[in-house]
Amino acid sequence: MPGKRKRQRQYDLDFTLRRVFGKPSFRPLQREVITATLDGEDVYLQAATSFGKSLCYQLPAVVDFGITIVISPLLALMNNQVAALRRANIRVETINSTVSATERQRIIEDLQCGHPRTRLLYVTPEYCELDYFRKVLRTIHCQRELARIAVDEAHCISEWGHDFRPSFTSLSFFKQDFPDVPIICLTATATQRVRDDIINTLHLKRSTLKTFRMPTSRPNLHYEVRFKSDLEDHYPDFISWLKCVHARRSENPTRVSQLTSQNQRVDNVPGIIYTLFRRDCEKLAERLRSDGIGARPYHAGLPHSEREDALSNWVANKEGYDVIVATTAFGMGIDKENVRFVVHWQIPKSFEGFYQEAGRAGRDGKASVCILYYGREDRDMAASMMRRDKDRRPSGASVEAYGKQLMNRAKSLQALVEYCEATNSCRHKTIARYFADEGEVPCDFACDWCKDARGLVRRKEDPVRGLASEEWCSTQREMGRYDVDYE
Ligand SMILES: Nc1ncnc2c1ncn2[C@@H]1O[C@H](COP(=O)(O)OP(=O)(O)OP(=O)(O)O)[C@@H](O)[C@H]1O
Repeated sequence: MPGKRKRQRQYDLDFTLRRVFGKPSFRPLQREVITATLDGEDVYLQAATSFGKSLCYQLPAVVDFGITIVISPLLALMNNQVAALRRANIRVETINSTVSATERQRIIEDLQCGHPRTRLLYVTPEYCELDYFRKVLRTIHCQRELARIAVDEAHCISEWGHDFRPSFTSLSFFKQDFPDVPIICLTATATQRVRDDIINTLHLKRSTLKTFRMPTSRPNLHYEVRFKSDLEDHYPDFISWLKCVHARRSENPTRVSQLTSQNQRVDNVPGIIYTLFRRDCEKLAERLRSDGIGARPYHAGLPHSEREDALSNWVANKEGYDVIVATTAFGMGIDKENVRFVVHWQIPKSFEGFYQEAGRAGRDGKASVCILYYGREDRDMAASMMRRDKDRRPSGASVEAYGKQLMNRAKSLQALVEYCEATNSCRHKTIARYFADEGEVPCDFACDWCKDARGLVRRKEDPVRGLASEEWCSTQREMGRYDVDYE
């Protein structure tokens, strides 16, 4: 077995950062994480959405010799990252269902040739379960070309996580078969329990593991909960908000000339609206289009080509593609820097899901808005969907594991309900508490509570536009009104 890789030479990290990745300087902690990885250490990195976690394995892959295998849970996320790396002229490959057999063959031949040109290979956890691929990995390892393993969105490993994927647990194979190959695992959303699971499942030694934890805080995001009741259609509220945003922009001559000089459209206010149901997703996109907003639906039931078209044109800021109305099929890892708003049309299924999805906003560091429309009827519907999920255990998940996962989801939804109902605390602080962050949590009037706590209470209790009473909801529950189907 090849011995543990130790750093052979000094790398000019700053030069590569500027020259290859086009970034002027490292963000706090990135250099430390990268150095630990290059030193051959196992690394656990937990940091806020948009922190720049990907760079922590991409840069080592470029400066170091050998191949970095990146395990990623989502095709869209993989393709997005691969495209960005190719634009930077980095030799990156992916093997997934969208890659042809001939293409796969070419990639595999390169990987096994003894002096591969590929720097990074993106694969799914399911692909890592195949005997065939494991054999290829053994060959690469024998040739001393297996540089490191990066496990992205590592919370998917844990049954206590909000996005558990059974095939992630089989990644334990890496440390067993290649104990000398360093692993770096990355996530934005892990509670203590999930962290423990990640470390145990991947067989990482606590005594030598380098752990980096940054707060989940995103000070440039303005969090806001807007209340709704069953009888009210909240579309008018949203469209008038969006039209105001458009008007503020176009009536501000400085902003207009700034945008024009940057070759940007003044009426391009990119955003994402998350809905729980596919049917809402298409109807809402259509409604927005009829109001002159370039909106497109995105959900797993649409043809692949239509989803690709929506995603690529939205990323490219093309006219007619300003807003994506999506189900959670569109989430983790989407990296478009100028998303100015993320709206949750109903309460999402988990606290972590909410944080992840809201985290798509403001990745350029500029102020952006995250609005969650909350109604008690939606809360009861989400709970009903969760109860229905009891009978939808995925193949590969044991009864015990699935039970744990459902229990965790119930707790997570409960925490999100408390977040929505609360009128006595800063939203940023509530999020930080959920993830057990330490230290100060900045909020410069960037949430509805800090901005106007009294107004928040007034809106919640408003007899017409506020929340429905618990008595009403309880009667509705008894009548079975919230027994919903997914579609
Ligand atoms: N040092 C840096 N300077 C400037 N921009 C950076 C730097 N590092 C990363 N970025 C940019 O920050 C953005 C977010 O990075 P990345 O997609 O890796 O985030 P992430 O931490 O994986 O977030 P998420 O968990 O939300 O997916 C990217 O557009 C990336 O190019």
